Amino acid sequence: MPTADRETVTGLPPGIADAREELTPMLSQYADLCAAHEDALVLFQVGDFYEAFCEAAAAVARVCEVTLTERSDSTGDYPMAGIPIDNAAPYLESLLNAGYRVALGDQVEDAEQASGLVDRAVTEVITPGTVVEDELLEAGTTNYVAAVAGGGGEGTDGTAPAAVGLAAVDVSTGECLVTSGDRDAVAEELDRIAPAELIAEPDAPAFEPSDAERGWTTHAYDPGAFERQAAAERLEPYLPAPDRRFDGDAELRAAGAVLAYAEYTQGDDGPLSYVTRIRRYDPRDRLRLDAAAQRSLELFENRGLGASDTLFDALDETSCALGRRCLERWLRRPLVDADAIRSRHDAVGELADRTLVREALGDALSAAYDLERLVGRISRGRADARDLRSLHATLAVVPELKATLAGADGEDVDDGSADRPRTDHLRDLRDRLDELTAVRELIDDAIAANPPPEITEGGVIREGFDGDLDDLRATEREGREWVADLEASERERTGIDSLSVGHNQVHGYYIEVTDANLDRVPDDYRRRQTLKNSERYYTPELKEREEEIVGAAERADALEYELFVDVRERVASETERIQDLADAIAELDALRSLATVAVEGDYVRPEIADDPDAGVEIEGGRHPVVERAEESFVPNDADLPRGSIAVITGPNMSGKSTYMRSVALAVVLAQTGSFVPAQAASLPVFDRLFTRVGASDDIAGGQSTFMREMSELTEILHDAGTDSLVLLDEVGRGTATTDGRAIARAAAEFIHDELGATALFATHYHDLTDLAEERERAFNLHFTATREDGDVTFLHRVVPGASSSSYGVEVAELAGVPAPVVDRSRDLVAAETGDAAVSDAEGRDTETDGPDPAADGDQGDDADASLREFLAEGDEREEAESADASAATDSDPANDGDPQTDQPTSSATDLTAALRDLDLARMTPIEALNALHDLQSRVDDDR
Ligand SMILES: Nc1ncnc2c1ncn2[C@@H]1O[C@H](COP(=O)(O)OP(=O)(O)OP(=O)(O)O)[C@@H](O)[C@H]1O
Repeated sequence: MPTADRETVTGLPPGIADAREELTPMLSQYADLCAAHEDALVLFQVGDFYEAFCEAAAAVARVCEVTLTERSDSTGDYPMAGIPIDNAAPYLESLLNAGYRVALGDQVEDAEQASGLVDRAVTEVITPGTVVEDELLEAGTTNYVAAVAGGGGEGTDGTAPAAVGLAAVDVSTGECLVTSGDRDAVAEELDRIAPAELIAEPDAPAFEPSDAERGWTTHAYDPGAFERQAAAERLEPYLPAPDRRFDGDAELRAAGAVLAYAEYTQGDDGPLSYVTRIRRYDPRDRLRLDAAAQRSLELFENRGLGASDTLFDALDETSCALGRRCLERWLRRPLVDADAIRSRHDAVGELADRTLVREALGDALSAAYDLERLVGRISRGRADARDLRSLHATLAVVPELKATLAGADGEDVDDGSADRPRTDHLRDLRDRLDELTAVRELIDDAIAANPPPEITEGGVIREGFDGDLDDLRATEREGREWVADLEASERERTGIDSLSVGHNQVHGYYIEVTDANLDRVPDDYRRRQTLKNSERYYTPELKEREEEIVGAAERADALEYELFVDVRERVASETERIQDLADAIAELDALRSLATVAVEGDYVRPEIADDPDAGVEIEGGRHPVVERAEESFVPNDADLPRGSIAVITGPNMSGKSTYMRSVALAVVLAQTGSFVPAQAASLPVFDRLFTRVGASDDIAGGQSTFMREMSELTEILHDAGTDSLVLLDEVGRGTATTDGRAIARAAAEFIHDELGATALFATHYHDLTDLAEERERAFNLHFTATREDGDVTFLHRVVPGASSSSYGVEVAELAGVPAPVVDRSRDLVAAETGDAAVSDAEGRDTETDGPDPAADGDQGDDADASLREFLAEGDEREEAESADASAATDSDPANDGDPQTDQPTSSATDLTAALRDLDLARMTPIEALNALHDLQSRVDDDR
């Protein structure tokens, strides 16, 4: 929201308002523009600078770090600060970053032609969400302004709150999205769209960015634009009968308002002709990933590692900005339609197989410019000749793309089947690659190959395009040639060897003769200028030729401009076709990128299961980002029946979070259309993915971390269902152990019993592992580590069953906690372990994978308890320890007394009972081996 400080300098600066009656005409013009743009900072063109005055000048000077000067006229002195128009971008960026909207008050009439004061008007209001200048936009990204409308009525007389409408437009490309939902769904969509700017109806619910670092600027905007009638009228030129196109009033009002705002920022010149497709969608048509999931899965941002260590980065092998933007859109909105997912997989598979095709496409695509932004500029009438050439260069790639796709019909398929049919997906894409031959030829015929950046100074139209222009240029050229020859012919005529012919802006062409030769000057020379040692002359013929040259050049420049504008408009009339082509190129590049990653990263095509009850089955799965940093990444399997909950235990740093994320990322990747980093995978289609990552893994500032953790948990418990995948990483960690453990347990039970979601739950609360015995679809997984000579080695391998050690002190040591603290921790643990031993003597079973439920509450943290057990037993391997635990506790009825006194018996019945009671499904191989050993020794003892 604008700060109070900013509000004082938008609109009319007080210093100007106070002097309004006596201002000069120019400052009065400035005051009018300011008054008409109350919410913007007006920059006023004066020659080559944009200036601001009084308080606005002070703000510009401060934000842009430019000098505050003063303008003095007959009416007084006014502080003034200016930025150069030629290099305005970095200053504008600073103003946008400081939260301003900037109105550009440009001179709209040629200063030389103006009689009196030059006319000025606001040609553009630059705002964070509506900038179109390439210099202010990141390449290959989207930049949306969003509007929200509706959502009133919350909580009144039990009625459900009205739906909230959300519309977003990328003014640089013309993409427009509209949707609606309840407050939470819209908040989630906003996080997904991540607009740069949000405009809201005064009584719409407040939406704050959930992540301060990538938040948007919220601006107020004319409430009238949100009214139904006004919005419907605004939408009329964009799509006929808007009333019937949207789901409810809120969508229509949001769409109308966002377009009104977009038009306002583009100089209020009427509808934006390149907004040709307003796409209404239902958030339920895509895998819903809220901001927490996007953040904790590090899809687009990574706080821990380098900023580029994100899933997007791992997938981005695109060759052009169009592809990059498309890939980002896909990843923000993975699909939920199994056929659509398979269709993308088909295309990725085909491109992965056809190496030569894939590489040739990559080469060709790297010559493609950002058509979406180009067409935006062309339609807005802002494109220069270079932009048209860029469009031409991109169109020139299209026949090559088509030929590459068409020509290599299966011939380099690795499996050797030469007649392998092309996938429908790529065939459709190829058909959508519109060559736009007429547009390409028009640009090629009309626009010079290397045009200058200015479109008013000639040189942009190619010779041969227009006869009149060629005549004018010929006249100009002949005139110049005549002048070029003049020096030689006049030297010969006059015999003055030092005579020269020159040109300057003020006097035009002249013949210069030094004072020593003045006596030889012919009679037809007319004096033009006297210099220190020479005289300058012209002749009537030279003057005539000059007028001819200048006249022809001026008319040629003007004609070129007219021709250029005409060509640009003709190209603009094909906006929709160019946008369709842009979509096809973008998709092709995104698919090619996914195929490249699949091949280079050794990904596999996931099978998308049709069975509604199918679960997740991954063989040798890897984390796509972590594996890039870890030299020896350990692949792991995942077998999660639908509706099951896997409780994952194991030491700190053993790989629990990485494992859970690998599973979730495989789902995201598969539904995006990508292959997955695994040896084999079969996945269902999920419709929502929830994550709750432990408090200190995820500190975003502001809210209390525990509060944040709990509100995310609340959302999961409210909204997750049988088609959701839920990741819970150390839920409850942010509060006292007893409370945290209780919350974790209750949440896990609820997810299993009531929601039926498929869930992965990593925890250090070992009593949660009891869930596996109490609930049908719950099971335990754990990560192992070894400890030798005091060094802990993490195996990063997931195995069935529960773990009993956390290795907290070891991890602290590894992290560099000073030795005295580590030693003291060990002492404290050892002391407590002694207590635990006393408990053992009292007959409590401390060697189970989970603690005795009866001991709950008086035992403290179970994670600590298991650590104590571990340390008390010295440097034995953890597997041995847990195998002992199983052997000692495997609910053998004969075993339920004191382990010391309860010696093995040898009777065949006892041995059979002990054998039967071994829970093989939950034992690690080493546990099983140890149990076998134990049984054997009982037989031996009996001999
Ligand atoms: N499968 C794997 N192969 C190789 N290295 C791995 C693997 N999994 C994790 N790691 C490495 O171990 C580190 C710790 O992993 P992770 O954060 O998943 O552990 P954790 O068990 O969740 O720890 P904590 O309980 O402390 O949160 C990772 O940063 C990664 O470098």
